[in-house]
Amino acid sequence: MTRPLRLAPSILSADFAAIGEVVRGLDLAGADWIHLDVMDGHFVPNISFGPDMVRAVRRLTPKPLDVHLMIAPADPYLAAFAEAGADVITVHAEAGPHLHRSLQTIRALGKRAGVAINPATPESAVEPVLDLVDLVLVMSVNPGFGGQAFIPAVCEKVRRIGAMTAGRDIEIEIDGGITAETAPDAARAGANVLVAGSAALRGGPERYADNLQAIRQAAERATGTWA
Ligand SMILES: O=C(CO)[C@@H](O)[C@H](O)COP(=O)(O)O
Ligand SMILES: [Fe+2]
Repeated sequence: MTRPLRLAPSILSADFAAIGEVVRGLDLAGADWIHLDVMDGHFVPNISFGPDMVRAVRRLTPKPLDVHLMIAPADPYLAAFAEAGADVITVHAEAGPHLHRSLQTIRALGKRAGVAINPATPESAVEPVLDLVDLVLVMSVNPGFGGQAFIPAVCEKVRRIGAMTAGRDIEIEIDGGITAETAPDAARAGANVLVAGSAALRGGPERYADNLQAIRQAAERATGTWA
């Protein structure tokens, strides 16, 4: 199944004092989704924000909010993120022993469910839950920080997940180190949702449209879908 290319800029590297300008700017610049990185200082060595930020961003844009939970445990907070306005809620396969239950809960809350895996986690970790997910997120950096270098070896894993999910309605998202230089390999491997943090926000709001266009164009050229 060919799914549309979607750009999901992450607000992680934004100036949170100017979050309105950032989110409205990304929306106008052609973001398909807005990616929100939730970090707890426990599952990952950094703390970002929680449901209140999702609620604030919800008021700023009608675009789908793609909430990437890097928290353990995740289950006690799923309802709060759903109520705050998330559209897609993604939990890490490594974040707890009850992945199946977490995904069931997200679906029961009426949201699209995603499962994420770290660079060192094999694709076999998501295979048992494919019936319960709308999205598989493949980390192309070790989670916790923006601005890290893309790990090219994950492209082979993206390819294998593409084969594993063939014929299913499942988005494949790649997250970490995506730029106009790395997007072609990611898109060729089969990722259709590209998260970009620093490469999207670089230079401030007046650069957002050019930044997103450069990534989109590079990915579409690589997959032969550039009009
Ligand atoms: O989930 C994460 C990091 O853990 C990402 O979403 C980053 O926020 C993407 O930032 P860049 O690597 O594109 O700067
Ligand atoms: Fe992320």
